[in-house]
Amino acid sequence: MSIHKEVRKVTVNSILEMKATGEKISVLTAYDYTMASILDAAGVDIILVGDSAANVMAGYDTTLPITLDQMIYHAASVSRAIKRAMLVVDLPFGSYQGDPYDALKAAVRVMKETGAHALKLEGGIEIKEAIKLIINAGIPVMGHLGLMPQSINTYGGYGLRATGVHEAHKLNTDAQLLHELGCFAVVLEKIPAKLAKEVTDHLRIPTIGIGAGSATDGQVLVVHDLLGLNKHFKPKFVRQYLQLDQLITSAVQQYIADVKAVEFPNDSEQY
Ligand SMILES: Nc1nc(=O)c2c([nH]1)NC[C@@H]1CN(c3ccc(C(=O)N[C@@H](CCC(=O)O)C(=O)O)cc3)CN21
Ligand SMILES: CC(C)C(=O)C(=O)O
Ligand SMILES: [Mg+2]
Repeated sequence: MSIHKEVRKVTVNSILEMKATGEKISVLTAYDYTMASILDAAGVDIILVGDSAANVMAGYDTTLPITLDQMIYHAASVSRAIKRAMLVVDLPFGSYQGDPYDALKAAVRVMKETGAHALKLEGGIEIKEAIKLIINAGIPVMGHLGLMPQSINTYGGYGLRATGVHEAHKLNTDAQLLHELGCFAVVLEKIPAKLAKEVTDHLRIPTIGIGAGSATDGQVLVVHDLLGLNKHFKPKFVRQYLQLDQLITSAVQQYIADVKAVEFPNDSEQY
């Protein structure tokens, strides 16, 4: 039962149910109202307001600079578009790695000011207390392990993660911990497919992969990568379903030509 609004279709329970029934979970990013409307109507299960907005929306090299206020602006915009999908929002770098009570404050702000349904935090044991407090406050949490872009300076690059036995063991342990803490899902980014399958098989909560092979319970991509709008890099885990940059370029060039030739606007396009 819900007041005012139609009941949302995709919930934490339905995401957990999807793992049980073997239906794969589709996740895409969105940062604005217009794109989110299209993705929601197309039927994507989860819309993630990723801190990749720092790259895709703002042109930064890393995800580190985006602020909590900026994430809230993007998330509130996306939230206004959503009718069916579950809305997950990344907590940005610096908002949850220190005092767990500061993390809780940041989490509560996002929930109050955006209409998010859940939050995503990067890390395992290091952020255990923050995750505990946030989950205890009634906020569903999605974990994120493997390549964690907010820790890029620890590694110095976006290479494959968890290739050694020690790193693989830590990832397994962290995934189990996230499950025990009550996370409802966990993103596995850029790790060997074999390890991702192992983690997925041993976990009751769903895994969402990006560059983690086909055995995970779902897949996530940055929507601009899928549409062919990101010209900066194309890791092999990205499938470009469209060359939208080319369509935009030809439309814009046609517009420019029409303006120059005084063919826009025509008689029916003026008052
Ligand atoms: N547009 C976009 N797509 C993403 O998937 C994404 C973002 N932005 N921003 C945040 C993080 C960063 N991510 C990344 C970034 C680069 C690679 C990557 O594989 N880059 C190189 C290889 C780098 C290396 O081996 O050191 C490539 O092959 O292009 C992977 C994930 C994933 N996330
Ligand atoms: C790539 C996904 C998992 C993400 O965290 C983001 O878009 O910020
Ligand atoms: Mg992110």
